[in-house]
Amino acid sequence: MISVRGVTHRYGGAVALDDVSLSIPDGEFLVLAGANGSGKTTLVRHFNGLLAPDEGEVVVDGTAVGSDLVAARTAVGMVFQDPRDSFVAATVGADVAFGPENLGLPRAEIDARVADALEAVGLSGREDERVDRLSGGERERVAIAGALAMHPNHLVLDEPFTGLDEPARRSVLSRLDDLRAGGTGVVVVTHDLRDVFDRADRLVVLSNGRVTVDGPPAEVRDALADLPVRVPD
Ligand SMILES: Nc1ncnc2c1ncn2[C@@H]1O[C@H](COP(=O)(O)OP(=O)(O)OP(=O)(O)O)[C@@H](O)[C@H]1O
Repeated sequence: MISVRGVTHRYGGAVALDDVSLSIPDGEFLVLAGANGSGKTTLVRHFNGLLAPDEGEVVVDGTAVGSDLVAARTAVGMVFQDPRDSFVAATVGADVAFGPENLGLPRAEIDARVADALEAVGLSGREDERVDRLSGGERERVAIAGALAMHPNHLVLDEPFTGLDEPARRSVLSRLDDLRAGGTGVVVVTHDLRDVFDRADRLVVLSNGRVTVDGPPAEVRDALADLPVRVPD
């Protein structure tokens, strides 16, 4: 469970999150939407301590994020929109293996996780390719594979589908379905609800740093009419 309790975040004097409270149970598929600048990225960055709140707290699986950053970063896998800066190794396989290696797992387990994660994003057998030779969409898939290989309890993807072609998107979505069925909480930040509207358990919309919509997608559909999000027909 990710528990956001009365979180306010300011950049200088500007309030980006205004007293946000939200609980995300294990195994829930939550879509976080909202206009540019509404606070989505700021909010998810609190889930694993990349940002600290000015007020309030975030508790992950019973532990306050601020009190144990390692626990939060192990529990919450995070993939950002432009993963260019997040690669730590030259090759695809080494990059995806980096996180599991830091967990101190046996080599066979690491190799199995890397192979499984690459398969999930449609990059099987491409371990030895250089990350800097990949296309933007392929890099995004490597970043997603890196998060999957950590087997986090919660997986957060910030605009994960922008650079992906249709087969890759299908493949990632199907893996997200499997993860959710296995009890992993999935949070997808996106403007484009077409792929996720029917599979989400819950849709949360932020406006000016506050939660303005929160409920099952079918029930809150009408509230989306005036928002800059793409809803399926
Ligand atoms: N590092 C920063 N320094 C100052 N202001 C920031 C910083 N990051 C974000 N902001 C501001 O905080 C507000 C919320 O930004 P945030 O990136 O969380 O929104 P978002 O909903 O994720 O937007 P987008 O859909 O464009 O990614 C915006 O007004 C933004 O300009």
